[in-house]
Amino acid sequence: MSATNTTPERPGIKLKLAIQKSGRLHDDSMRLLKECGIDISNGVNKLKSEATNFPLEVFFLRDDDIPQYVEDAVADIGFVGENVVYEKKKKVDVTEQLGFGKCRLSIAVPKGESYTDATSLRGKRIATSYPVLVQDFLDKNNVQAEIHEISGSVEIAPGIGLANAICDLVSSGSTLFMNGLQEVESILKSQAILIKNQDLGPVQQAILDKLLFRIQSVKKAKNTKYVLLNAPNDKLDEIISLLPGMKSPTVLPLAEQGWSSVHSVLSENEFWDIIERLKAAGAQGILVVPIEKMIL
Ligand SMILES: Nc1ncnc2c1ncn2[C@@H]1O[C@H](COP(=O)(O)OP(=O)(O)OP(=O)(O)O)[C@@H](O)[C@H]1O
Ligand SMILES: O=P(O)(O)OC[C@H]1O[C@H](OP(=O)(O)OP(=O)(O)O)[C@H](O)[C@@H]1O
Ligand SMILES: [Mg+2]
Repeated sequence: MSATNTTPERPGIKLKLAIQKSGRLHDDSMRLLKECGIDISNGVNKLKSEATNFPLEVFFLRDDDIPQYVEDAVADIGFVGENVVYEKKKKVDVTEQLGFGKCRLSIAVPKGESYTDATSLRGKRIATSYPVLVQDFLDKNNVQAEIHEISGSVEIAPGIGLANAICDLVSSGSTLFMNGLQEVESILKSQAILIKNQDLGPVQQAILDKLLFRIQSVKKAKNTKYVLLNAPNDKLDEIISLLPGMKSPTVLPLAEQGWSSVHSVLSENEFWDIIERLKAAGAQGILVVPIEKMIL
């Protein structure tokens, strides 16, 4: 066991994390832990594993069960989709959005069928694995419809005469397309989130705080790029004014007289806009490098 495997406060105590055993969230959950510098050996069919270098124990579960396990403190925290958390309505705290597993929960009807708004569903039969969220949506819109709960392959329901409409998760839309359906209304936007038990003990909370610090550093780094460019000295002021940077950009003289190298950090959403303006202002040899971690 490595020296950093437990907390200094209470050697032996570990934070218990529930993640999906297999499916859409499994690989991204494991990747996030790895990016946080946490080593987990996940042997085939192993349902429980301990980190070798962080006080963390990981349980591999069906995603639908994770909110209940966290409410019951069988697990202290879980990585799970918002869609599951809001459907199950368990008493857990939502702590952090994790930035993967992005999808939406949408109503779809057979292609060509008319749909104006929620009232078009009046008296219809809707197949879904999310009866609670669909009922909330119908109630909010004062619409009475029949909900037919099925646990999977929901998109097939209209094609085999089981329902007039469906409500299921969509990301690329290809499953809807292949089943002759059109998306008509999105009722929830979802991504993977970190949930935690509402009565977490102080030692577990301290470990969670360390984990959250790492997750936030990884997330910030994903949304930012490190930019290096060459600038003629007479254009430096204008170029620096375009760069936000963590504090202010780093400026180093180049071997070639009259030129400088400028280093800065740009966020993903303003990136292309700023690069175009940098080029227009005379920047050359622009290099863009991914950032692995960002500690502020
Ligand atoms: N097409 C998608 N794109 C992105 N994220 C998705 C997509 N479909 C589902 N998700 C997210 O991933 C979660 C797990 O989806 P998956 O299809 O693996 O669940 P499942 O079949 O219920 O798995 P389990 O066997 O664990 O019960 C969903 O609850 C949702 O948050
Ligand atoms: O819009 P798309 O990109 O086509 O994704 C949507 C599909 O993804 C999910 O199922 P998944 O493929 O995870 O399989 P599952 O039904 O076995 O859970 C979801 O239930 C949809 O069927
Ligand atoms: Mg499931």
